[in-house]
Amino acid sequence: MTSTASASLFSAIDMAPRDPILGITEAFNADTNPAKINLGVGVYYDDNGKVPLLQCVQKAEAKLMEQLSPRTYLPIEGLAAYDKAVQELVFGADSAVIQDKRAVTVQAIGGTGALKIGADFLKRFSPDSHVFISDPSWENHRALFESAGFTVNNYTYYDEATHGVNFEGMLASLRKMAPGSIVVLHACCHNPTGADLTQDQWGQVIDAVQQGGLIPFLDMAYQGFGAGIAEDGAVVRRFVDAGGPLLVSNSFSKSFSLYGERVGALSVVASSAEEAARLLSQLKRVVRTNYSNPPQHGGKVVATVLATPELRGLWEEELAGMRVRIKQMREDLVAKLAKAAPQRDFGFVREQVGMFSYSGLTKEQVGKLREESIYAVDTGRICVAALNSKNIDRVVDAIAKVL
Ligand SMILES: Cc1ncc(COP(=O)(O)O)c(C=O)c1O
Repeated sequence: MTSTASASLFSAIDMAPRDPILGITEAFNADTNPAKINLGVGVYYDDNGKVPLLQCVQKAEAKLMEQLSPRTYLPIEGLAAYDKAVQELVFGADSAVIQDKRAVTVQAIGGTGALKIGADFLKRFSPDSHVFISDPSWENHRALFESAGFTVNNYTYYDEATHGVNFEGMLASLRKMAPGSIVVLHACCHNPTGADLTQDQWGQVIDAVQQGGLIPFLDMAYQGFGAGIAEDGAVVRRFVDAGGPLLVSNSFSKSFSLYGERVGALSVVASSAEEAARLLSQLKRVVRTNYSNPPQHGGKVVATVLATPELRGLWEEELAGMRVRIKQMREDLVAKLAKAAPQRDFGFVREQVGMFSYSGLTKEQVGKLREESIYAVDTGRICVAALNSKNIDRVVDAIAKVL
């Protein structure tokens, strides 16, 4: 190609639309106000406004340093210890799908990478399926599945009037889907609404998925931030018990506070060990043609913590600490808003689960918050896990002011 031809190729390329979440961080970083607060991005900060480095992670890293250099090159088979530890966490160590070798797990580059590997895999073997995501959903769900070549639709989920799930609407949506449709479900801590299904509602969703011949894809990015590690993972086990194909993406970004290491996994449940072996070979192919292997350090840290009883116990404590502190921030936010903005009932924020609150603030109000150097998502999503004892009053005052 001549240089003129390549120049015209590139000169025809438009600016990509701004990522709604990452764009907030860019604007936040550019803000020179020292009192700026970022409630836009989904990151847990401690009471000093810092992303915590968990003790279990520090101890696992120290242990790894005693062994091999983390940069030691291992062959492309990846980290078998990681895949096994994650599988036991996701399905439960005593799960029949592990004993029968019907579940396969591949390390992925964060939860996002797990979704992408799953999407590319499904596109190869179920190319005509439509994908359904909740209305609303994590912004990247649509983009990820569309970039894998799927048509992406919404299913009814959130009811603004009750700040809860429009469950009848959701069931009606599920029942209308064509067999073979792929339905992406948030296993816990729904992002962005913080509205989860009850155990009874999950049972009805599982029935609808089974009866409709749908392909469930559980996205579990916040295991441990809802009711607890086992409690949040219970839904995966219920889907397994119901039988049928199942994909599960999970992420350790939040639960290990390892945002930068990009540690996640994709697990797929097959109907037999022989089928599982075929699926694994295809999953590895998708990984191989994208980036060959995932990076190893984060995976080793997570595998070390999960497989070392002392560190595992420490992780569970530290994760519980984060979960409890977020609950406390919800309580404080509701109590403070009740005083500062009594005209509006924010009691629902207490009932929401996970890191986010769908606050009900309008785009205009979010825009006004930004004039106070407080950054939230245009849809009104705020990250409760970014509040702390030092910034909460400023946030409450600013919300009261914009209402
Ligand atoms: C619902 C949901 N899925 C997946 C992810 C991706 O996780 P990761 O940051 O590990 O790629 C996120 C992260 O924000 C999320 O909220």
